[in-house]
Amino acid sequence: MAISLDFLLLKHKLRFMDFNDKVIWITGASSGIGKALALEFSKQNCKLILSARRETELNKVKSECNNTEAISILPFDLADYSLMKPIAEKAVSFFGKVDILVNNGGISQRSLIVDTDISVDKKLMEVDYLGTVALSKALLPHFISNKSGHYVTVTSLMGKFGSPFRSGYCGAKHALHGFFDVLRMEHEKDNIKVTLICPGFVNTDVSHNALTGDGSQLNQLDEATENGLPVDEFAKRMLKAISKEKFEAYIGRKETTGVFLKRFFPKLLHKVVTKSKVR
Ligand SMILES: NC(=O)c1ccc[n+]([C@@H]2O[C@H](COP(=O)([O-])OP(=O)(O)OC[C@H]3O[C@@H](n4cnc5c(N)ncnc54)[C@H](O)[C@@H]3O)[C@@H](O)[C@H]2O)c1
Repeated sequence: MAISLDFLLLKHKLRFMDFNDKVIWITGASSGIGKALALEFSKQNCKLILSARRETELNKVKSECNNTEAISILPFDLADYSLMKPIAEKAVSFFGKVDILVNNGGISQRSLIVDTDISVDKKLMEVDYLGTVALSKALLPHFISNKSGHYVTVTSLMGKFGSPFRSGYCGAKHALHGFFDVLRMEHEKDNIKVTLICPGFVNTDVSHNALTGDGSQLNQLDEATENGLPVDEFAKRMLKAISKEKFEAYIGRKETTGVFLKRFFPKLLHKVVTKSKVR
Protein backbone atom coordinates (compact mmCIF):
# COMPACT_ATOMS: atom_id res chain seq x y z
CA MET A 1 0.00 0.00 0.00
CA ALA A 2 2.80 2.40 1.04
CA ILE A 3 4.67 1.61 -2.17
CA SER A 4 1.65 2.29 -4.38
CA LEU A 5 0.99 5.58 -2.54
CA ASP A 6 4.63 6.62 -3.12
CA PHE A 7 4.24 5.67 -6.76
CA LEU A 8 1.11 7.79 -7.11
CA LEU A 9 2.79 10.77 -5.45
CA LEU A 10 5.82 10.41 -7.72
CA LYS A 11 3.53 10.20 -10.75
CA HIS A 12 1.74 13.36 -9.63
CA LYS A 13 5.06 15.15 -8.99
CA LEU A 14 6.45 14.12 -12.37
CA ARG A 15 3.36 15.39 -14.14
CA PHE A 16 3.77 18.91 -12.78
CA MET A 17 7.52 19.04 -12.15
CA ASP A 18 8.01 20.76 -15.49
CA PHE A 19 6.47 24.01 -14.26
CA ASN A 20 8.62 24.37 -11.11
CA ASP A 21 10.42 27.75 -11.23
CA LYS A 22 9.38 28.21 -14.85
CA VAL A 23 8.45 31.64 -16.21
CA ILE A 24 5.29 31.27 -18.28
CA TRP A 25 4.01 34.08 -20.51
CA ILE A 26 0.33 33.82 -21.52
CA THR A 27 -1.28 36.00 -24.20
CA GLY A 28 -5.06 36.48 -24.29
CA ALA A 29 -5.00 36.16 -20.49
CA SER A 30 -7.83 38.62 -19.81
CA SER A 31 -10.66 36.13 -20.37
CA GLY A 32 -11.73 32.60 -21.32
CA ILE A 33 -9.00 30.02 -21.86
CA GLY A 34 -6.14 32.44 -21.07
CA LYS A 35 -7.70 33.42 -17.75
CA ALA A 36 -8.37 29.76 -16.84
CA LEU A 37 -4.74 28.91 -17.69
CA ALA A 38 -3.50 31.76 -15.48
CA LEU A 39 -5.60 30.47 -12.56
CA GLU A 40 -4.42 26.88 -13.09
CA PHE A 41 -0.72 27.73 -13.56
CA SER A 42 -0.82 29.99 -10.49
CA LYS A 43 -1.44 26.84 -8.38
CA GLN A 44 1.98 25.58 -9.53
CA ASN A 45 5.30 26.87 -8.29
CA CYS A 46 5.92 29.10 -11.31
CA LYS A 47 6.04 32.76 -12.32
CA LEU A 48 3.54 34.27 -14.75
CA ILE A 49 3.41 37.12 -17.22
CA LEU A 50 -0.14 37.95 -18.29
CA SER A 51 -0.82 39.76 -21.57
CA ALA A 52 -3.85 41.04 -23.49
CA ARG A 53 -4.92 44.55 -24.52
CA ARG A 54 -6.77 45.69 -21.38
CA GLU A 55 -4.62 46.36 -18.30
CA THR A 56 -7.59 46.60 -15.90
CA GLU A 57 -8.93 43.19 -16.98
CA LEU A 58 -5.45 41.67 -16.58
CA ASN A 59 -5.18 43.10 -13.06
CA LYS A 60 -8.58 41.56 -12.22
CA VAL A 61 -7.35 38.15 -13.41
CA LYS A 62 -4.13 38.59 -11.43
CA SER A 63 -6.11 39.35 -8.25
CA GLU A 64 -8.02 36.05 -8.64
CA CYS A 65 -4.80 34.02 -8.97
CA ASN A 66 -2.72 32.39 -6.22
CA ASN A 67 0.75 33.68 -5.52
CA THR A 68 0.13 37.17 -7.00
CA GLU A 69 3.64 38.41 -6.17
CA ALA A 70 4.94 36.02 -8.84
CA ILE A 71 2.72 37.57 -11.55
CA SER A 72 3.52 40.49 -13.89
CA ILE A 73 1.18 42.25 -16.30
CA LEU A 74 2.23 43.21 -19.83
CA PRO A 75 -0.58 44.72 -21.92
CA PHE A 76 -0.20 44.99 -25.71
CA ASP A 77 -2.15 44.55 -28.94
CA LEU A 78 -1.27 41.50 -31.07
CA ALA A 79 -2.24 43.51 -34.17
CA ASP A 80 0.75 45.87 -33.55
CA TYR A 81 3.08 43.18 -34.77
CA SER A 82 5.91 45.61 -35.63
CA LEU A 83 6.35 46.37 -31.88
CA MET A 84 7.03 42.84 -30.66
CA LYS A 85 10.81 43.16 -30.10
CA PRO A 86 10.60 45.68 -27.20
CA ILE A 87 7.61 43.77 -25.81
CA ALA A 88 9.61 40.51 -25.72
CA GLU A 89 12.55 42.35 -24.08
CA LYS A 90 10.21 43.76 -21.43
CA ALA A 91 8.79 40.27 -20.75
CA VAL A 92 12.28 38.81 -20.25
CA SER A 93 13.20 41.71 -17.90
CA PHE A 94 10.44 40.86 -15.36
CA PHE A 95 11.96 37.60 -14.06
CA GLY A 96 15.22 37.44 -16.07
CA LYS A 97 13.92 34.79 -18.48
CA VAL A 98 10.91 33.28 -20.22
CA ASP A 99 10.62 29.47 -20.38
CA ILE A 100 7.20 28.97 -21.96
CA LEU A 101 5.28 31.30 -24.28
CA VAL A 102 1.59 30.39 -24.48
CA ASN A 103 0.29 32.01 -27.68
CA ASN A 104 -3.39 31.98 -26.78
CA GLY A 105 -4.73 35.43 -27.76
CA GLY A 106 -6.96 35.49 -30.81
CA ILE A 107 -10.33 36.28 -32.35
CA SER A 108 -12.84 34.10 -34.15
CA GLN A 109 -15.29 34.73 -37.00
CA ARG A 110 -18.94 34.04 -37.83
CA SER A 111 -19.70 35.03 -41.44
CA LEU A 112 -20.03 33.36 -44.86
CA ILE A 113 -17.25 34.06 -47.39
CA VAL A 114 -19.70 35.82 -49.68
CA ASP A 115 -20.63 38.29 -46.93
CA THR A 116 -17.12 38.90 -45.57
CA ASP A 117 -15.19 42.06 -46.38
CA ILE A 118 -11.51 41.44 -47.13
CA SER A 119 -10.61 43.75 -44.23
CA VAL A 120 -11.99 41.05 -41.90
CA ASP A 121 -9.72 38.37 -43.45
CA LYS A 122 -6.82 40.82 -43.02
CA LYS A 123 -7.66 41.47 -39.35
CA LEU A 124 -7.89 37.73 -38.61
CA MET A 125 -4.50 37.15 -40.24
CA GLU A 126 -2.98 40.13 -38.42
CA VAL A 127 -4.15 39.14 -34.94
CA ASP A 128 -4.32 35.34 -35.08
CA TYR A 129 -1.37 34.64 -37.39
CA LEU A 130 1.04 37.60 -37.84
CA GLY A 131 0.79 38.84 -34.24
CA THR A 132 1.53 35.37 -32.89
CA VAL A 133 4.34 34.76 -35.39
CA ALA A 134 5.94 38.18 -34.75
CA LEU A 135 5.84 37.68 -30.97
CA SER A 136 7.31 34.18 -31.27
CA LYS A 137 10.09 35.42 -33.57
CA ALA A 138 10.89 38.29 -31.17
CA LEU A 139 11.39 35.78 -28.33
CA LEU A 140 13.36 33.29 -30.43
CA PRO A 141 16.88 34.79 -29.83
CA HIS A 142 16.23 34.49 -26.06
CA PHE A 143 15.19 30.82 -26.40
CA ILE A 144 18.22 30.11 -28.63
CA SER A 145 20.73 31.72 -26.25
CA ASN A 146 19.15 29.81 -23.30
CA LYS A 147 19.28 26.57 -25.33
CA SER A 148 15.76 26.03 -24.00
CA GLY A 149 12.23 27.24 -24.63
CA HIS A 150 8.71 26.00 -25.27
CA TYR A 151 6.17 27.58 -27.63
CA VAL A 152 2.61 26.52 -26.82
CA THR A 153 0.27 27.84 -29.50
CA VAL A 154 -3.49 27.61 -29.19
CA THR A 155 -4.86 27.06 -32.67
CA SER A 156 -8.19 25.21 -33.00
CA LEU A 157 -9.71 22.11 -34.54
CA MET A 158 -10.36 24.75 -37.25
CA GLY A 159 -6.59 24.67 -37.79
CA LYS A 160 -6.97 21.02 -38.84
CA PHE A 161 -10.19 21.08 -40.90
CA GLY A 162 -12.68 23.66 -42.17
CA SER A 163 -16.18 24.63 -41.10
CA PRO A 164 -18.62 27.15 -42.65
CA PHE A 165 -18.75 30.72 -41.27
CA ARG A 166 -15.05 30.63 -40.29
CA SER A 167 -13.10 30.95 -43.58
CA GLY A 168 -10.59 33.64 -42.49
CA TYR A 169 -10.26 32.11 -39.02
CA CYS A 170 -9.59 28.64 -40.50
CA GLY A 171 -7.02 30.18 -42.85
CA ALA A 172 -5.14 31.88 -40.00
CA LYS A 173 -5.26 28.83 -37.71
CA HIS A 174 -4.13 26.43 -40.49
CA ALA A 175 -1.25 28.84 -41.22
CA LEU A 176 -0.09 28.63 -37.59
CA HIS A 177 0.33 24.85 -37.97
CA GLY A 178 2.57 25.37 -41.01
CA PHE A 179 4.73 27.99 -39.29
CA PHE A 180 5.17 26.17 -35.97
CA ASP A 181 5.85 22.76 -37.58
CA VAL A 182 8.80 24.42 -39.36
CA LEU A 183 9.95 26.23 -36.21
CA ARG A 184 9.99 22.88 -34.36
CA MET A 185 12.18 21.34 -37.08
CA GLU A 186 14.59 24.28 -37.42
CA HIS A 187 15.15 24.68 -33.66
CA GLU A 188 15.11 21.14 -32.27
CA LYS A 189 18.91 21.57 -32.16
CA ASP A 190 18.43 24.47 -29.71
CA ASN A 191 16.22 22.36 -27.43
CA ILE A 192 13.16 24.44 -28.38
CA LYS A 193 9.82 22.66 -28.12
CA VAL A 194 6.53 23.37 -29.89
CA THR A 195 3.09 22.23 -28.73
CA LEU A 196 0.03 23.05 -30.83
CA ILE A 197 -3.20 22.96 -28.82
CA CYS A 198 -6.37 22.47 -30.88
CA PRO A 199 -9.51 23.15 -28.82
CA GLY A 200 -12.93 21.93 -29.87
CA PHE A 201 -15.87 23.82 -28.35
CA VAL A 202 -14.94 25.43 -25.03
CA ASN A 203 -17.41 27.51 -23.02
CA THR A 204 -15.94 31.04 -23.29
CA ASP A 205 -16.94 34.35 -24.87
CA VAL A 206 -15.12 33.43 -28.11
CA SER A 207 -18.26 33.59 -30.30
CA HIS A 208 -19.41 36.76 -28.52
CA ASN A 209 -16.12 38.41 -29.52
CA ALA A 210 -16.08 36.87 -33.04
CA LEU A 211 -16.01 39.14 -36.10
CA THR A 212 -18.92 39.25 -38.54
CA GLY A 213 -18.66 40.06 -42.26
CA ASP A 214 -18.42 43.84 -41.78
CA GLY A 215 -15.89 43.58 -38.94
CA SER A 216 -18.36 44.23 -36.09
CA GLN A 217 -18.55 41.81 -33.15
CA LEU A 218 -21.16 39.02 -33.18
CA ASN A 219 -22.10 39.83 -29.57
CA GLN A 220 -23.85 36.55 -28.97
CA LEU A 221 -22.88 33.23 -27.47
CA ASP A 222 -23.52 30.38 -29.88
CA GLU A 223 -25.09 27.14 -28.65
CA ALA A 224 -22.16 24.84 -29.45
CA THR A 225 -19.72 27.07 -27.56
CA GLU A 226 -22.11 27.39 -24.61
CA ASN A 227 -22.38 23.59 -24.45
CA GLY A 228 -18.63 23.16 -24.89
CA LEU A 229 -16.12 21.90 -22.35
CA PRO A 230 -16.04 23.89 -19.11
CA VAL A 231 -13.04 26.19 -19.39
CA ASP A 232 -11.39 25.06 -16.11
CA GLU A 233 -11.52 21.42 -17.27
CA PHE A 234 -10.03 22.49 -20.59
CA ALA A 235 -7.17 24.33 -18.80
CA LYS A 236 -6.32 21.25 -16.69
CA ARG A 237 -6.15 19.07 -19.83
CA MET A 238 -4.05 21.69 -21.60
CA LEU A 239 -1.50 21.81 -18.75
CA LYS A 240 -1.18 18.03 -19.00
CA ALA A 241 -0.49 18.26 -22.76
CA ILE A 242 2.12 20.99 -22.16
CA SER A 243 3.90 19.03 -19.43
CA LYS A 244 4.05 16.01 -21.76
CA GLU A 245 5.53 18.28 -24.47
CA LYS A 246 3.06 16.89 -27.00
CA PHE A 247 3.46 18.00 -30.63
CA GLU A 248 -0.32 18.42 -30.97
CA ALA A 249 -3.29 17.96 -28.63
CA TYR A 250 -6.98 17.91 -29.62
CA ILE A 251 -9.03 18.90 -26.58
CA GLY A 252 -12.80 18.77 -26.74
CA ARG A 253 -15.63 16.26 -27.02
CA LYS A 254 -16.82 14.25 -30.05
CA GLU A 255 -15.90 17.10 -32.45
CA THR A 256 -12.23 16.02 -32.09
CA THR A 257 -13.01 12.95 -34.28
CA GLY A 258 -13.04 15.44 -37.19
CA VAL A 259 -9.22 15.31 -37.22
CA PHE A 260 -9.30 11.54 -37.80
CA LEU A 261 -12.06 11.85 -40.43
CA LYS A 262 -10.17 14.60 -42.30
CA ARG A 263 -7.08 12.37 -42.46
CA PHE A 264 -8.75 9.11 -43.52
CA PHE A 265 -12.30 9.95 -44.76
CA PRO A 266 -12.21 13.58 -46.01
CA LYS A 267 -15.38 13.28 -48.10
CA LEU A 268 -17.32 11.92 -45.14
CA LEU A 269 -16.09 14.82 -42.97
CA HIS A 270 -17.14 17.25 -45.71
CA LYS A 271 -20.68 15.78 -45.68
CA VAL A 272 -20.96 15.71 -41.89
CA VAL A 273 -19.76 19.31 -41.40
CA THR A 274 -21.72 20.74 -44.35
CA LYS A 275 -24.97 19.16 -43.13
CA SER A 276 -24.34 19.91 -39.45
CA LYS A 277 -26.66 22.36 -37.74
CA VAL A 278 -23.87 23.16 -35.24
CA ARG A 279 -22.43 26.58 -36.00
N1 LIG B 1 -13.50 28.76 -26.94
C1 LIG B 1 -13.45 27.97 -27.98
O1 LIG B 1 -14.41 27.21 -28.25
C2 LIG B 1 -12.21 27.93 -28.85
C3 LIG B 1 -12.13 26.93 -29.82
C4 LIG B 1 -11.00 26.86 -30.62
C5 LIG B 1 -9.96 27.75 -30.44
N2 LIG B 1 -10.05 28.72 -29.50
C6 LIG B 1 -8.93 29.65 -29.37
O2 LIG B 1 -8.60 29.83 -28.01
C7 LIG B 1 -7.98 31.10 -27.84
C8 LIG B 1 -8.63 31.80 -26.66
O3 LIG B 1 -9.98 32.08 -26.96
P1 LIG B 1 -11.14 32.08 -25.86
O4 LIG B 1 -12.07 30.98 -26.19
O5 LIG B 1 -10.58 32.15 -24.51
O6 LIG B 1 -11.92 33.43 -26.24
P2 LIG B 1 -11.90 34.89 -25.57
O7 LIG B 1 -12.51 35.80 -26.58
O8 LIG B 1 -12.50 34.83 -24.21
O9 LIG B 1 -10.36 35.20 -25.38
C9 LIG B 1 -9.54 35.74 -26.38
C10 LIG B 1 -8.38 36.46 -25.72
O10 LIG B 1 -7.55 37.02 -26.76
C11 LIG B 1 -7.38 38.41 -26.51
N3 LIG B 1 -7.24 39.16 -27.74
C12 LIG B 1 -8.11 39.26 -28.78
N4 LIG B 1 -7.64 40.11 -29.71
C13 LIG B 1 -6.44 40.57 -29.25
C14 LIG B 1 -5.47 41.49 -29.74
N5 LIG B 1 -5.65 42.15 -30.89
N6 LIG B 1 -4.37 41.71 -29.00
C15 LIG B 1 -4.18 41.09 -27.82
N7 LIG B 1 -5.05 40.21 -27.29
C16 LIG B 1 -6.17 39.96 -28.00
C17 LIG B 1 -8.65 38.82 -25.76
O11 LIG B 1 -8.46 40.03 -25.07
C18 LIG B 1 -8.82 37.63 -24.85
O12 LIG B 1 -7.99 37.75 -23.72
C19 LIG B 1 -8.14 31.85 -29.17
O13 LIG B 1 -6.93 31.79 -29.89
C20 LIG B 1 -9.23 31.05 -29.88
O14 LIG B 1 -9.12 31.13 -31.28
C21 LIG B 1 -11.15 28.83 -28.68
